[in-house]
Amino acid sequence: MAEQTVLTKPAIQVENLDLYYGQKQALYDVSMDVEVNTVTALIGPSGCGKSTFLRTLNRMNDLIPGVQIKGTIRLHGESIYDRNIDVEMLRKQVGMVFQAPNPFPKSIYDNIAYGPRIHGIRNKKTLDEIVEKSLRQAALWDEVKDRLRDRATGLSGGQQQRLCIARALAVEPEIVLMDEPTSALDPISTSKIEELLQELKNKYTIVIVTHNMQQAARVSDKTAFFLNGELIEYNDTATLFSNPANKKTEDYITGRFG
Ligand SMILES: Nc1ncnc2c1ncn2[C@@H]1O[C@H](COP(=O)(O)OP(=O)(O)OP(=O)(O)O)[C@@H](O)[C@H]1O
Repeated sequence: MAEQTVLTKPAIQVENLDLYYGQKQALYDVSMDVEVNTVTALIGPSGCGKSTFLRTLNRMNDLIPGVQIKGTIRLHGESIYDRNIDVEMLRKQVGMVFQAPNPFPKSIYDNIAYGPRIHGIRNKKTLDEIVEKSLRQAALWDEVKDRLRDRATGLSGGQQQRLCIARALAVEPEIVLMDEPTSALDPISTSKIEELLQELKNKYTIVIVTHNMQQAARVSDKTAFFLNGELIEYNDTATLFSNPANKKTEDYITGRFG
């Protein structure tokens, strides 16, 4: 019998992406595939375009006046910049967690139920189930299950960030974008989120911007190194850190600049 090969298509395919803020070009001819059920880290010195690139993946840059994009980004083969794309649906499929935890000034429960309610879920039992499941997935349930009606802003910073992850998961995205999600957190909260990523990648595809190379090496399967708006190198994390193909990558990871 012929050996069966499982072909996993990339979750996201980026081809020849250029991005301009007005006259200023911030991304140059970036092409890369993001694979399903992996953690992909975006690294590089400040201002190299990591966050800009991340935001192109769910069209968050649309909110910034004067942004122009050339090239193609496909989600499961479909171009996300096509005219007929429903951007709200895109952002449901491709969720986002930001650098500083930003819970809404509402209860823990209402933070998680917010997205599902917007998408039309009204049934109390269904919402209860979504809230519990999302908080469990974000490894926060045990800490908050007895105070779901308390205000989310009363949680610690690390708990707030896990709440924001739970809020992103509540609308059942496929891909979760994280922009330096631990940079405002203490080491214990950081390691909780790093552990969480290893769980989450079984179900989701994760793209994370990080300033911290050790973090990229610990949490990611693939790493993309950006410099001055160009994607210099993209490879398996272990290979990129142990045997970089490009001299610029080597100089960066060995601390010669950045
Ligand atoms: N809203 C904006 N308007 C104009 N230029 C911008 C805007 N946002 C970012 N830029 C510019 O685009 C370039 C890339 O910025 P970006 O924030 O993507 O880099 P980064 O690698 O994420 O940096 P950091 O690690 O400091 O967050 C920088 O030169 C920045 O000044």
